[in-house]
Amino acid sequence: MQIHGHSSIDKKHPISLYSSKQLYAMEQAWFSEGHDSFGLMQQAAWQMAKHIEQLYEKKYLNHHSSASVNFSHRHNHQYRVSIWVGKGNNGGDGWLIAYYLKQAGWQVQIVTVGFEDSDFSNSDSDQVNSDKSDTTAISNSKSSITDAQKALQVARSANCKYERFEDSQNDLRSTALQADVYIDALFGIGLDRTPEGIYKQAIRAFNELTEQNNGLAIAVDIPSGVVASTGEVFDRIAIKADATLCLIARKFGLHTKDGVDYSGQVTDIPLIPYQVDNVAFEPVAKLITTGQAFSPRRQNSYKGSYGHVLVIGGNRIDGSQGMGGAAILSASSSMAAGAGKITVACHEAFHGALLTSLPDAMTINLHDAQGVQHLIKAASVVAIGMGLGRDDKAQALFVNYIQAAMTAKKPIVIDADGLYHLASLQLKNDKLISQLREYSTDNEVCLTPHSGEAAKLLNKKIHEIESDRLSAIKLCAQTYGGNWVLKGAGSLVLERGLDQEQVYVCGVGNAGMATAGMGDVLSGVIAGLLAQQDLEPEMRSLHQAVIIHGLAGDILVSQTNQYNSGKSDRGHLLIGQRGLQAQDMPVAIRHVMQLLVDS
Ligand SMILES: NC(=O)C1=CN([C@@H]2O[C@H](COP(=O)(O)OP(=O)(O)OC[C@H]3O[C@@H](n4cnc5c(N)ncnc54)[C@H](OP(=O)(O)O)[C@@H]3O)[C@@H](O)[C@H]2O)[C@@H](O)CC1
Ligand SMILES: Nc1ncnc2c1ncn2[C@@H]1O[C@H](COP(=O)(O)OP(=O)(O)O)[C@@H](O)[C@H]1O
Ligand SMILES: [K+]
Repeated sequence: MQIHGHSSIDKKHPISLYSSKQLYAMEQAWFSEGHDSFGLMQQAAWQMAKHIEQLYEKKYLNHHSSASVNFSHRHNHQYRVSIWVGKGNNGGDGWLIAYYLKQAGWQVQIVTVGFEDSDFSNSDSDQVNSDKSDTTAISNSKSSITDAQKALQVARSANCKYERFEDSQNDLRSTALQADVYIDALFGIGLDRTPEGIYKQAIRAFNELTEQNNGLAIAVDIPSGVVASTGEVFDRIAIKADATLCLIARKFGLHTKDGVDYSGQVTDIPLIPYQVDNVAFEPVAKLITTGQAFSPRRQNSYKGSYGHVLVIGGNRIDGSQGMGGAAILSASSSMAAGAGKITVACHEAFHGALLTSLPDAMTINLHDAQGVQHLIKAASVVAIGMGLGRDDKAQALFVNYIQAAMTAKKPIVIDADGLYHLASLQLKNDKLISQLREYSTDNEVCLTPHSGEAAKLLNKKIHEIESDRLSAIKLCAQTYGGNWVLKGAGSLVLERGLDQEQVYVCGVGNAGMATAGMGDVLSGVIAGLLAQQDLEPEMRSLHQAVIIHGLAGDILVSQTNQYNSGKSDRGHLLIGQRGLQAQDMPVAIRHVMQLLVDS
């Protein structure tokens, strides 16, 4: 089984993710122990130069099947690299990479962005002996110049060629800019606003050149334009990297929101042993790409051993077409995730459709308050909100059923219209909000908004949520209690433990999942896992459900998967990202459940 090229389910441990503030603090802690900052920059650049060579060779080998072709290539062709540097320390890394690659025999061209003539005249020979290619002399210089300026001197001392982007921008096709590899050292973790003017032009030109020349784009530390702490890209202005060489520790922004689209393959270059047990360096989140292995079922068990999910949704408000599908998708996904029994409380108009597609389900009329309350007592989990409707009648049902679920002490999953009602109850200062928050301290409550729903819940604009998803999910948890998923590319999951909370970033899933009903599927997986009390808490957790959902989506769209036993079978066409439907998911969810037992 292959998922996105990985053999079987990827068993990598969670990867700790950090904010730029933490990265700066780690560096400072290291320097305060007496370590030299320019020495660190040299180390970083030397290691990056090695990785750049490897990445180049890997790309070349991928294009040619025979190793001997590569051998002759290496001897007949001088590798060409174009290194784009900004004025900060990220640019400093770039100047030193130029130095090391030149030493290794590469043809090096540096493009400076935002530099004045005076930036070059300052690096004169009074301060260091720049006649020789001597990094030690420069690094030992007692002058007050910055590390980035020292790096510039090192590269100049080795006669690395450079030109100002400002001078070359009208001639982007000039041979000087034709390269095999393009290095982005414009901005690193210091970027904090929209790149404008010359910076914006340079980022655009870099992307155009790499595309025109089929070059390999490699970002130093983080693609310029991506905000390290949030993953935000302002106005879509960022370097589109094939690979990112991430220094010191993994940045949160590489794995959520826009960062996912811009970073390419990320390689860590740890450099310094930061203290993970120091509270200041507690990761802001953990990147997860795989789930916990499931234990096999006991042979001596029956359907009751695996719980009863009650899905409440699928309403038809007078005069509307209704949303029966939401409840159906949620229910079938619960069963695919292994729930023993399922009842759907939906509008009677949908009972026929439900039973046609899911004869395993039991049904009850959503508006039969007494009957539904009775079922709430009998259920193991209540999942509410998917297609429930937003009118006052639906809100009354929501309040009524949530109260009943809390009285019966059931785990509750709230999605879609349920979240809409919560938001409006919060605006009215309704007591249900504080009751639910209180309830969630001892009982499982999972809430699953996308950014639009989170904006309603927090009474903010969507762009405010999107610009800092981490703060948004934390504020949701503070306001309403419970465990949360903030859905989207690199979904965030916040789980509250006894005395701390843990945030995860989901590293699986794909844009094919941006279709109607995928959220309903997720609510079903969450409820289906919670129902199975034979499982350890970690196996029933919210992050486990989010991973299963993402892996199922990846299996369906992966071009390399062996979902159909690896055989080319015209009866089983592969599904791509465009056209993936929520109804395709249950079969893949079952498959992931099985893979997790096997792994
Ligand atoms: N410390 C060390 O020894 C090591 C550091 N390392 C490397 O340093 C990198 C961090 O370096 P950095 O702090 O100098 O920030 P960097 O990202 O280069 O930005 C420079 C300046 O740009 C500016 N600016 C921001 N946004 C802007 C915009 N939109 N448009 C225009 N200008 C904008 C802003 O300055 P401002 O204009 O606000 O004064 C900012 O300060 C890190 O990613 C890693 O690569 C490694 O070598 C390991 C050792
Ligand atoms: N680009 C993407 N990458 C990864 N996952 C995605 C992407 N787009 C959507 N998803 C996932 O698909 C689901 C969509 O949920 P939602 O927006 O609530 O859909 P709906 O309301 O139509 O059911 C979420 O779990 C989300 O994280
Ligand atoms: K960069």
